[in-house]
Amino acid sequence: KPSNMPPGPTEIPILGGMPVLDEKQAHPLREKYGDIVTVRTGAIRTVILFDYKTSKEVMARADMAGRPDIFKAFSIDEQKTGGIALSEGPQWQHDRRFMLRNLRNLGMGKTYLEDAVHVEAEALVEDLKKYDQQPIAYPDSFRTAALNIIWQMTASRRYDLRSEEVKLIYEASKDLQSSSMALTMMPFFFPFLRKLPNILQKIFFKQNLVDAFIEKMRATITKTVDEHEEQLDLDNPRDLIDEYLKEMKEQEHDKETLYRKGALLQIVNDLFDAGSDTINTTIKWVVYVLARYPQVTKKIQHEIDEVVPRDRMVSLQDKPNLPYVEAFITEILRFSSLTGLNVEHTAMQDTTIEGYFIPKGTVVVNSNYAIHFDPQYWDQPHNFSPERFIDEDGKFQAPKEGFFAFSSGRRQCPAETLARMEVFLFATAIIQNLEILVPDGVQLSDDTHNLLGIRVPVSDTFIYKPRS
Ligand code: HEM
Repeated sequence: KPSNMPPGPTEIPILGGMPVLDEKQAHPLREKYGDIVTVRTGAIRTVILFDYKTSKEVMARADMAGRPDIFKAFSIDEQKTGGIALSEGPQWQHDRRFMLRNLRNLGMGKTYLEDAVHVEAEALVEDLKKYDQQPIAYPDSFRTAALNIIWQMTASRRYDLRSEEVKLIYEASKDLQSSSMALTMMPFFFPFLRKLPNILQKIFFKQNLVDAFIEKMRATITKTVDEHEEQLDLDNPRDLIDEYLKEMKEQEHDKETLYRKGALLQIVNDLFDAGSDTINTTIKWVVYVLARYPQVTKKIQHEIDEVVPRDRMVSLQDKPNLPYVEAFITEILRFSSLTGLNVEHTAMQDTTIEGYFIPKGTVVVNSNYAIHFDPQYWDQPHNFSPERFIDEDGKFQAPKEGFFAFSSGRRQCPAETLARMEVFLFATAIIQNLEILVPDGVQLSDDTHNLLGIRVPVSDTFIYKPRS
C-alpha cells in the first residue's frame, strides 16, 4: 500500500480483504479507523468517507469525477465509454450536458410536466385499488408509473401499469438483484478470474446474469432507437432520442463528433434505470413509513385535507401551503438514504484528501447513510420526524448541512428537480386517496435490504385501502 494513504484494515497479500458493498459493512470500519478509511479487495483500493464536510468537498471535485472500470461491464454501449452514470472523461461530460439540456427543454422544472405526473399518479392509485384490499408486496406499478414519466420524455411512450412487456424487462434486473452481489463482483476485483473459461465464470460468479441483463436492456433500447430512426422528422423532434438522432445527423461528417449510436443507447439505458428504480424505491419508503408511523400519517392527511379538496389532486402550486408535506418528503429522502453508499467515484490523477495521499485510479465513495444518521447534524437520527424541518413559525425549513441525498458538484444527480417533483406528486396522491395498513399477523421490521446499491425496506407487504 502506498505510504500515507488513509488508515484501514491490514491488507492480506493478493486477496486484500472482503469487499465493502453497502453501508452496513462500512459502518464498523468507521468505528475502528475514523472518518476516512482505505480498504483493498483484490486489485482495487477503495477510500470510504463518512463525514459530511469532507464528502461534500471531495465528491464535487473535478479530479474525483471518474468512475470505476468495473462499471463498464454494465454498459450497453459496445465501446463502453458512452452515457452518463457509468462513464467518465470527455464523452461523459458531453452526454451529461446533452441530457441536462434536453431534460430541461422537455419540461424538467416546468409545470406542464405536472400533468404527465398527475396522469401516472392517478393511474397508480387506481391500480392499487384494484387489489381489493388484499395484502400485496410492492407492485411493479410503482416502477412503471415512474418509468412512464422519463420514458415519455425520452421515447414518447408510456406502458400500461400492468404491462407484460415491461415486466419481462424488470425480470432481468430482479434476477441480478437477487444474486449475491459479492459473487458477481469477484471477477472485477480479481482480474485474473476473468481469464477463467467463460463457462466457469458463469457457474461460479453468475456472469450469465450480468450478460442476460445487458442483453435484455440492449435489445429493448435498440428496438426503441431503431423505431425512432425510421420515423425521424428532423423538423419535429418529439423527444430526447429524436433530439440526439438529429444532432447525430447534423454532425455525421465531423470525424471528432461524440454523437454516436452506442452512446445514445447508454444514455437511454441510464435514464431507464436511474429514472425508474430510484423513484420506485422512494415510493416503497413512503408506503412503509405511512404504515410504520401512524401519527405522522394522521398529521399529513390532515394538512392535505385542509388545503386541497378530495376531488382534486395536489399540485405543485399547493406546496407553500403544505409545509408538513415538504418536511415529510425531505425526511423520506434523509431516512431512506437510497444510495446508502453513494455511487462510486475514482481519482482521475494522483491527489490528496485531508492530507492523505490518493493514487490515481483509487475508488472513492462516501456513506450517505453515515451522513444522514450523524448525531452531529441530526437530533435522534433514528426517529422519523418531519418536524425537524419545520421552523418556529410552522414553515418548512430546508436542511442546510448534513443532507446529501443527491450528492454534490460535477456528478450530482442531474435530475434532482424532476425526482423531487415526482416524489411530491406520487406521495401526495397516495396519501390523499389510500390508507396503508399492515396485514394481520405481520410484524413490521425496521431493517433494509441492499439491492444493487439501493436501500429498500425489508417490510414489503401492505394493504391499500381507499380512504373513506
Ligand atoms: C429520489 C430519487 C433520486 C435520488 C435520491 C438520486 C440520487 C442520485 C445520486 C446519489 C447519484 C450519484 C451522484 C454521484 O455520483 O456523486 C445520482 C446520479 C444520477 N442520477 Fe439520480 N437520484 C434520484 C432520481 C433520479 C432520476 C428520476 C433520474 C433520471 C430521470 C436520475 C438520473 C441520474 C443520473 C443519470 C445520474 C448519473 C450522474 C453522473 O454520473 O454524472 N436520478 N442520483
